[in-house]
Amino acid sequence: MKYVSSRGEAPVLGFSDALLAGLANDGGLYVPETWPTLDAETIRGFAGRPYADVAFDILLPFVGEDIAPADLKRMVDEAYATFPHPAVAPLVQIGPAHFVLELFHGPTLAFKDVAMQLIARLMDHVLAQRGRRATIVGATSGDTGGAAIAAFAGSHRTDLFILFPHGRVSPVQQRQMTTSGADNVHAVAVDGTFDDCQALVKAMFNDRRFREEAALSGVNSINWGRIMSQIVYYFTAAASLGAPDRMVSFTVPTGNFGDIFAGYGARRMGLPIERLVIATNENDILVRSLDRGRYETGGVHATMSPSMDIQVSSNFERLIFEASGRDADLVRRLMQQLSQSGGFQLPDHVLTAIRAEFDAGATNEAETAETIRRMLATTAYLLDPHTAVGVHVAETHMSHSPMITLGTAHPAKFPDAVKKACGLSPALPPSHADLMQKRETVDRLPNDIDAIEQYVLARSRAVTQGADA
Ligand SMILES: Cc1ncc(COP(=O)(O)O)c(C=O)c1O
Ligand SMILES: N[C@@H](CCOP(=O)(O)O)C(=O)O
Repeated sequence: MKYVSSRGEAPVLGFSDALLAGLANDGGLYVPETWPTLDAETIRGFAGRPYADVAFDILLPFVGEDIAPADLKRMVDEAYATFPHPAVAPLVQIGPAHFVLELFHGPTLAFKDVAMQLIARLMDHVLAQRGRRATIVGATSGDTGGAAIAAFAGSHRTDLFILFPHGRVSPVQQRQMTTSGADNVHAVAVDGTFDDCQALVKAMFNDRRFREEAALSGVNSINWGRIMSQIVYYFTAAASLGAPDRMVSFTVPTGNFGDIFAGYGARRMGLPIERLVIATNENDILVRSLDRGRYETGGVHATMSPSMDIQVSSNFERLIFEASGRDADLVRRLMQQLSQSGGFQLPDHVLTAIRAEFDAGATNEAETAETIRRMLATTAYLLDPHTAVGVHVAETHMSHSPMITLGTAHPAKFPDAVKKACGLSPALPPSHADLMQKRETVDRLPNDIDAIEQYVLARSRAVTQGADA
């Protein structure tokens, strides 16, 4: 399998190179040259099989010749053995035709663990094959950072730098990032928003000299490895409800558009999905874009679902590339307009193609709180605020098929918001019992690319000992 950049000017890469590259060197995002497809018999056969086995079958075509099947199988088995729930991603029924796909049974209680546990192993494997080190930089609105730190802490081949917006993540999220005690991990509180952190990460990638010197790699969903790993659970969930002989729909709480792009990928691979619904909080840029065709960034609103407080939605670029018939010139033009003027108009044919694939809805804070309260009262099921955004939007997009809302985080990651909504303060699971007592290590830096680059250069072993050491 080869990977091409959405901006068309970066080298076409094999899987291992695309994995280590993170962002393409023309600023674009890698997508597979062609989408592998699965026939109905194969999809039907996923029902009832262990999650790791299905993951292996789905991921094998994406890694191509680069990773030996036996190595992939070992890494997939190890990754999903870190999930204490035997199903890894169980489905829970919350209404007559409404299910929550619980993706939060991993080490940091958020859906990011599903991909991060695997790509940390894949990256270490590829770096070991090449006798190399990498400096990994990531931006987080709360969950990616903790999941990446849990997955990479103690890795001998990587140094990990996570930028998070100071004061804008929940205390549990912050402590998952600041208490690892691992000396290859650096949690950095940036004076800015998540969009600022993400822009800093992209600026580091686009600084060619720095990128080479630091042997830079990324673990945000700009990295194809993240998206491909997230495709798996769309298949396991749908097959368990009767796919491909029965259509299903999905509603996805959305910020950076990675998780729902994985759903789009599953559909391209042959999964019959009736509705694919984008759900946002008050940061509703995606909903407005589908409505009016204009992608226009504005100020970020702080909400009770902070991980989705995002304006610049990275993976929307992958979607524009696909929906435009892979028109890299158009993608380049639109992304330039975005960086120059903060917005762009989607051409009619692209908007029509996107509307044919997606529905979209937004919730306000009162609706999110009401959904948490009502679900607890009527079904005794406690939602986290991000999943509640999804459930609320899903309820207004029910159709003929069963609706699966992605449960993206455990409610105990956001105890204050949940308590305010319904009066109940969810307890952290035993794996997190001492989290709030551990000592924190965190550095605070300004929203300034020079300061961040200097910080990274001074601490990365790929710089001080050489990327090939
Ligand atoms: C809990 C939670 N839900 C939903 C999302 C949105 O996912 P995505 O950014 O892939 O759209 C995120 C992070 O982005 C998250 O942390
Ligand atoms: N919500 C995310 C934001 C980063 O998204 P990613 O999927 O691109 O890593 C977070 O929790 O950090």
